[in-house]
Amino acid sequence: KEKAEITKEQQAFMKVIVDSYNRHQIPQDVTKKLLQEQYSAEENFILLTEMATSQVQVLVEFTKNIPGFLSLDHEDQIALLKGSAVEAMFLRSAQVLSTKMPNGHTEVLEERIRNSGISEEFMTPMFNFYKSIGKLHMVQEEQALLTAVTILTPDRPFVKDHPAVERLQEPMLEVLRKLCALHHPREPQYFARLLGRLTELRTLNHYHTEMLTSWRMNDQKFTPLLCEIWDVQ
Ligand SMILES: O=C(NC1CCCCC1)[C@H]([C@@H]1CCCCO1)n1c(-c2ccc(Cl)cc2)nc2cc(F)c(Cl)cc21
Repeated sequence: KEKAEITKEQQAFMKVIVDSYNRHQIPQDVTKKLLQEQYSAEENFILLTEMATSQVQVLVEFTKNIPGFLSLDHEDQIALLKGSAVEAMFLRSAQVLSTKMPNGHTEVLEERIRNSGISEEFMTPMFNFYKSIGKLHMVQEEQALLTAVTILTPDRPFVKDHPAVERLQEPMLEVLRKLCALHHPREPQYFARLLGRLTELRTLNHYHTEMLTSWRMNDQKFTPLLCEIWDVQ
């Protein structure tokens, strides 16, 4: 009989991560702004770079609160952040889009993003991912833990001490597995489907540089932080 119930220490561990995740919510003003009007490709690009820049800063704070992260080798800490920032951005974007909104708002939001300046060819993979995240109806704890699991992916480029990262990711996966069983009792495969989304997320990594450089506008400007995190300029 697998240990189904969440232990006291796992509950404390999860609370640290979920509280930190909730403290670091991106201001929902990106949805408010997008629902107001259809911006031009230039304005949308600026909105994206502003949101993405603040999200990276938020991601660093969130990551520092992951138990054990700060005791990793410092260069590995950077490699994990650099390797997961784009995925965390798409994951966060997907979670924002799958948030319950008043009737019709999600459709308007989707329309605004489809017309935001992104090249047509990237719409399908991006919205397929957004749809597949939406269908999971993740609870907040699952969202927070999935983000932490994404950051603690041992096989990012330039990570030297894989086992040390695995040792941090494993307890995270164990709690996530129990959470899935708890919140989705009638879907025994839910945990596996959730992890499958991380594979889909990696494919978006490949597209993101082209998505940015092919934005329907000339000479896109990036903040120094985004030049660091995104392979642009
Ligand atoms: O600002 C965005 N996302 C932030 C990033 C930090 C975390 C919070 C959400 C972008 C912008 C908004 C202006 C139009 C273009 O998309 N965005 C993307 C997206 C991200 C990467 C690329 Cl390359 C293209 C589009 N998908 C989104 C889905 C959504 F539901 C919402 Cl609200 C916004 C979304």
